[in-house]
Amino acid sequence: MASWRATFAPLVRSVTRLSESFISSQSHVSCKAATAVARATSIRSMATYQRTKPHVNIGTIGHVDHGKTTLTAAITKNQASKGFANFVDYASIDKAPEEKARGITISTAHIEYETENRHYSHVDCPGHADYIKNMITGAASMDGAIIVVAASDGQMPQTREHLLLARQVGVERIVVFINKVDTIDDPEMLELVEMEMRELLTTYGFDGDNTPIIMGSALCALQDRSPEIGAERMDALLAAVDEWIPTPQRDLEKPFLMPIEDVFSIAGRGTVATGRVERGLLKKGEEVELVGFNKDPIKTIVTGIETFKKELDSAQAGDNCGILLRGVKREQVRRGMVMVRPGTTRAHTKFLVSAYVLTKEEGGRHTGFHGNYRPQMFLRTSDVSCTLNFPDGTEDPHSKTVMPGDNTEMEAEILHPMAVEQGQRFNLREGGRTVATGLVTRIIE
Ligand SMILES: Nc1nc2c(ncn2[C@@H]2O[C@H](COP(=O)(O)OP(=O)(O)OP(=O)(O)O)[C@@H](O)[C@H]2O)c(=O)[nH]1
Ligand SMILES: [Mg+2]
Repeated sequence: MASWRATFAPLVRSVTRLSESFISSQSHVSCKAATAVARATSIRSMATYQRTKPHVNIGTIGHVDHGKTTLTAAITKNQASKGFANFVDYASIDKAPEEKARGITISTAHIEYETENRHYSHVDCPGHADYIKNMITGAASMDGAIIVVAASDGQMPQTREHLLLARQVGVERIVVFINKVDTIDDPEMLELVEMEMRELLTTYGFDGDNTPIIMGSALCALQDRSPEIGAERMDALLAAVDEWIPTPQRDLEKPFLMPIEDVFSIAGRGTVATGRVERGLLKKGEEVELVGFNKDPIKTIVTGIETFKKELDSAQAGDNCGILLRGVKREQVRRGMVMVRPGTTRAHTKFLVSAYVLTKEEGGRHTGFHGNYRPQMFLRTSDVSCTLNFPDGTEDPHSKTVMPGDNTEMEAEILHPMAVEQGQRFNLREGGRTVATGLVTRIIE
């Protein structure tokens, strides 16, 4: 185990959200001791993150109440017993008052743990249909995912929607955890859930035949009961994740780009933007631009980089980190912007897209749509209003209808200029449902 853990144990006690690491100096950390240490800690005196193991970003997705947060807590408990994590209990993952009151996850939480082989950053996503927006942002930063499905329910609407969205934002490999097996007596029921999950995976372009499916009970693992369906299944799950989800090849050679997920301000120190580095390398002291929402980018300088309360000299593709910026106000920075090496990426408003329109069975629209269609477009961490029209040269554009299940070429115009690139994927949503997924094929303006 790297030495930072020993020196830094009091402060990293509850690891969790990246944002907190920067905010900790403002007393947001619940643990009193940690707060005291944090107050006295400046970025410069922090422990340094040691890149001793390959880093992989994963997370839990799946239908509401199927046990994602319980599983996340159980994994940290299991790994903590081996010295590979700090235990993060359920209440410190779903800790916002509304989350506690409703017993559901609303915002994503970032948690850190290790296995023998790798260092993981884990995003626990909300399952509730109203918070899909947060799920998409969370999934966009994953290299692979664990989909949790309760044996008692089998697959449900957000099991399907999350799988589809995960595939769309670039997740290629999934491990399935069939949870709550403590509530099922009939082994045939479990077989059925497994069989249906394999079919669903195949439908959405995953390798349904070979995807590892682990059955167990997150609650038993968390409560130290029935190790044959509890702790032992956590080991099996992480072994499957280690093996099935490959360590991604990172784009270190390309110019730096990080989509901004969240923004905080720290009195006396400045503004921090958090996210996962999509490509390239960034060193402290370098100049960056914030692109999006404005015609001209905001120029600033990086004065600090941090990951899970440990200081970094540089951030590289794949890292989940917070970046301290000089001289910009919190209000100037927004989720959905991208932070880039100056001059490498520009904001655009108009582009051609190729999109697949979801069917009613996939949770999409029941009816078709015409030109001048106005859904919300989700691009990386941003969501902007957009207008879709048929490109010039379309026959009879006024009466043309796009039906659920169709593939279509359209011209998209977004309300604010955003960093858009050819080949980029996006989702379209409307009235709380995902209606289409697609690809940017050409930039127009
Ligand atoms: N019997 C049983 N109950 C479980 C198990 N795992 C989780 N639960 C219970 O299922 C309920 C929902 O668990 P959560 O972990 O909050 O579910 P979630 O998927 O994170 O829910 P959202 O984040 O709101 O989508 C809680 O009451 C858990 O205690 C299990 O293995 N067995
Ligand atoms: Mg949850």
